[in-house]
Amino acid sequence: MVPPPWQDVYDPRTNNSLVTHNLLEEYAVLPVVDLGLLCQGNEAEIQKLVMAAKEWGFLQVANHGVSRKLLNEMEDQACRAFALPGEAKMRAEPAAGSFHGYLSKSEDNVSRMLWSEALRLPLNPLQREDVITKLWPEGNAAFSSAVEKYIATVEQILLQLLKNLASGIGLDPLHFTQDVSNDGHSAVLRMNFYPTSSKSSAPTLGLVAHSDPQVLTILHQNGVDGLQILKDDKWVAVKVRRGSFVVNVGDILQVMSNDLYTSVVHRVVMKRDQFRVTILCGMSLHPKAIVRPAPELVTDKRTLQYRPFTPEEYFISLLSNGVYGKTHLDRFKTSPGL
Ligand SMILES: O=C(O)CCC(=O)C(=O)O
Ligand SMILES: [Fe+2]
Repeated sequence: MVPPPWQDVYDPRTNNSLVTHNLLEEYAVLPVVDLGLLCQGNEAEIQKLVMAAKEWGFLQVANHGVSRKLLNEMEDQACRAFALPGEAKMRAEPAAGSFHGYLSKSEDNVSRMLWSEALRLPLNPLQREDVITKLWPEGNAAFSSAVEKYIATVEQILLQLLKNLASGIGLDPLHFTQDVSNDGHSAVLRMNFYPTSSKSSAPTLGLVAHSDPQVLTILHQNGVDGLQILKDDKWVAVKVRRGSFVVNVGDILQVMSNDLYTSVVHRVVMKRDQFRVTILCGMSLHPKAIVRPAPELVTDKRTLQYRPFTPEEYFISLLSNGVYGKTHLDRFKTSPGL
């Protein structure tokens, strides 16, 4: 893997108020789910998945069958994209109202995305090629084909998990996947790059606390930890087994499960002595689908938590209100503010 050559150009900006939390927290090991066992319909493994999505909102997926070669190739391609000259990356900045493109850590994002930059590529292949040709006007066949192969592979894992997350709580196995669409606003392959700095080895925030707006997301990291989750009101750093994926419940799955599954707030904290690359694939619903809690999950004990809305409405709210913590879900509650 080629580390980008420009790692020292950023200021630590440690005076930002978001960085005043104690960034060094205790470690937790996320529940591990074996994908091979899930595919065989192993009931104990399905229940382990359900427990993880309810109690943690996060889990590790092992025995997933994705080759080390493909993961290395993706890390390498991400590094090459982030190593492009600033002008090339700026050409790919998102158009107004769009989720997709290159996010620099300059401009307004400094206070939000802090020590990182990101590339959000649409899952829709045609839209994705538009972003790629902004980065490389002549195209980049190696990048495009690695990304395409990776998306096709991890989408299958997400679909498998979503089927089990539905059947494991007595829903039709297709309940969470029937409206999945690559045209969703937040249907994304997101590459994150957290550079090193020789200035100081003090920890700093790489990505501000947020929940993911998708249905379910799957994350590969280059063997460098940094992800923290807010568990029982306390930040815990997650240790990830090399080669396992991290999967987390997104806001839309929380709504569809009427709060049975939780979309947990997370952030990235970097020690800045090792650069970190992560690749996230987020599965999303068609912009015009109706998102509502599954009727089977609305009971006397667990009353209806959300009004129906479209992913488009949700996305517009997200764009106009920003991605801080999880406050945007409250806007769709049946009793806002409760
Ligand atoms: O890089 C990570 O560990 C997490 C990235 C993340 O949370 C995101 O891209 O939404
Ligand atoms: Fe996230």
